Amino acid sequence: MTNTAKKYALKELDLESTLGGMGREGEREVPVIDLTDFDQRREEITEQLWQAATEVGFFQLANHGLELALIRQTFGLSERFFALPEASKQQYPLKEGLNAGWEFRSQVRPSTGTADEKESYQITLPHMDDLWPNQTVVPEFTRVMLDFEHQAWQLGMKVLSCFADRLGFERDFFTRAHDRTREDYQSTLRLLHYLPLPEDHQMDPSIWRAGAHTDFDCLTMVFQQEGQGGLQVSPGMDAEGKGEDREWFSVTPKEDRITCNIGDMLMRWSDDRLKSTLHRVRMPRPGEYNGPRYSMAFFCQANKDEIIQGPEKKYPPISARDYLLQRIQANFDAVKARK
Ligand SMILES: O=C(O)CCC(=O)C(=O)O
Ligand SMILES: [Fe+2]
Repeated sequence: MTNTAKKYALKELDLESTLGGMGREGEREVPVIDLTDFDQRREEITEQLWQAATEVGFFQLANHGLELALIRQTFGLSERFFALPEASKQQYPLKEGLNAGWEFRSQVRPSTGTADEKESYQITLPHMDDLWPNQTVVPEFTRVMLDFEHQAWQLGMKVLSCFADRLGFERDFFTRAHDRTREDYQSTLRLLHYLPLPEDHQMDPSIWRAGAHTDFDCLTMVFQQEGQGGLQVSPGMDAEGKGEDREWFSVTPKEDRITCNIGDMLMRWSDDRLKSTLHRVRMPRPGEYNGPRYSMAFFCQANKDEIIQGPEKKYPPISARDYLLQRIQANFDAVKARK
């Protein structure tokens, strides 16, 4: 890794490791972008996406064209998967560094130093060979997940095509960079199950369902269920307000909306114009719904061999492979440094 690259990676993490505290809670709405008549309204939608992504880094898609029935069916299968006995889920262990397979309470964030209170199952197409539960274990699982992954990808590419237009790239630039048919494809569908809490649980300020973080990818699309809140956002990576001064606002889940955010990879690819934004999932407080929380996230992450460089060449070119390795390593070092 070059020194510049190292400094860049650590700059993000230095900040992140000061962000484990509660901060202050504020009221703010996430911009909602209506994709109705996308082809006819492309220019107007592009403008709205650009504004949301440059100012907040978070937005919700309405009338996005993904069938509610499919989203519900996918959630149902996710619940069935997580309801399997532990010994059964252990047959699909997470492949280190490949974002494929099942993990339980293993993701430690630099912001908290503690493991997220969750389990997840990740689908990254080229690495799934021995990781699918078969027809008798969870009927229809593979077929539906593949269909959902494909449709989520298509929608993600539609959104990214608007950013490509505004950045001065060819319209299909990001679609080519996230080619699903290639061996170096590394976009991921992640099924998430945040663990339910016991009735008498005590609030521990160091424990989070997902500790504060930014995503590593280009664009994340999160599907949530109504009544299962907890996602909070804090725009302005470089803003004053570190630690306890920082302001966080909650995103209210709506089943027909997809909550999207920009990740670090697209921030770099846009010479920092599109903002990768801090977010976290907080624990329910006493008196709030404390049952399980299910969500699904699709991470549009450019194929490993793609070269990331913005139109203004603010940063040196780097392959998506090296960029991610560097982020993962820096995360690892930051967690170790906390110990
Ligand atoms: O579950 C959610 O609402 C957000 C998940 C998330 O931020 C992530 O997995 O990166
Ligand atoms: Fe995230």
